[in-house]
Amino acid sequence: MTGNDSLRLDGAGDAAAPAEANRGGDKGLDARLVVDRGAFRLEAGLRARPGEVVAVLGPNGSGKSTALRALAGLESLSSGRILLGGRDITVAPAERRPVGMVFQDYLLFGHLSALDNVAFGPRCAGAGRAEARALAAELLETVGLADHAAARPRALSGGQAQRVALARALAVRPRLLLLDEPMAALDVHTRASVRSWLRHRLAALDYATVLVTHDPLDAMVLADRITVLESGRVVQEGAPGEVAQHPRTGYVARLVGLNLYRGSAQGTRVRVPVSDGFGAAEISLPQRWEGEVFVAFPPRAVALYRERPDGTPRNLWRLRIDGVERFGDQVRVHLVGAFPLLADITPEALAELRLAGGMEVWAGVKATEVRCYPA
Ligand SMILES: Nc1ncnc2c1ncn2[C@@H]1O[C@H](COP(=O)(O)OP(=O)(O)OP(=O)(O)O)[C@@H](O)[C@H]1O
Repeated sequence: MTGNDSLRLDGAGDAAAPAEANRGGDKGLDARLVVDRGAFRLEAGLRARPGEVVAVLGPNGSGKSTALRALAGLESLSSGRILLGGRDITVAPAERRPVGMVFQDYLLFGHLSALDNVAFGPRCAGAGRAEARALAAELLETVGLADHAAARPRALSGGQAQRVALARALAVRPRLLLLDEPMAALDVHTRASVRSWLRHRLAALDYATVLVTHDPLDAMVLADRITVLESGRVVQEGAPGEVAQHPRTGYVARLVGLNLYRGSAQGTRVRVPVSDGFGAAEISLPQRWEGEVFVAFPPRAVALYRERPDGTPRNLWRLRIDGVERFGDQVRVHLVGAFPLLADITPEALAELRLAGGMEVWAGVKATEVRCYPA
């Protein structure tokens, strides 16, 4: 995530959340994917209704591309099955699947015009030349590139080429659209405009869409639901707002910019096992809880002090500065010790406190800033 991207944590997509039982349904995607790649195993369920955009997020090597390739038929399943539109396509070859793909390495044909790139799929599927080109022209118009039909890919900007790639994916009349980092190659400005364009397009489509991304902002803006993969398994699933509010792993918490800990609550105190495995640190809560819980608070709620402050906030820990980075108009301080902690402070505060890597500081958080939910 770049420092300038801020996340919307307002429950975007909640309103559209479908009934759990209906997800996938007869027309959408309902897949259970088990893929073995050497020592790595992907074992994940993925479902998407027509018109729904599901974003798959996860750290490097978590199996996102493997999942997409399996859905596309470019990777075979060790077990599981893929139902699409009520049809079992588990063993169907890639070219027989009603699946459109926009992959990073799935480039446009350089020797064909934008129009012929888009017409290529329908031609392969048996459409006549005139019919395929008419459909391609219509789709180029849909993606706002009617004027560029004759252009070769090298004459297009990155954003335009992405839109041609999308038109080409749509030309096969897919029931499932697979987008692998569709905006990764774009600069920040093009990215913002393609993201907004894509959001409107995807909302109007009747295909199930699975989008793989590293960028939480893309996921938050584009997706109705988010599936998070870690080490080949689904660790969290839900509407973007729900995932952002209630992260269930450290990766998800960092993704949405939260400090997150798991511990055991007793009254207004949570005991969190410390990093060295011995003992526990304590976090104070604004209300009483019992049992296993997640505790979360945003980095901006953390105040840093060189000396132990008077009028102590109820949560105060002695931690060491591990690193400092620019984060939007704030500075993000990474702290380590009993547990890892992120603090966002102003550049002025950084200068005033004369903070530097390796230094020990006091980190305080008001109990009222701490959110708690069952584990
Ligand atoms: N051809 C291969 N043979 C064996 N293992 C592979 C092969 N390709 C990928 N892997 C392994 O499969 C795992 C999942 O890779 P995959 O590319 O699906 O992850 P990803 O989440 O898409 O990662 P990234 O974000 O880096 O693109 C990784 O651990 C990787 O090392």
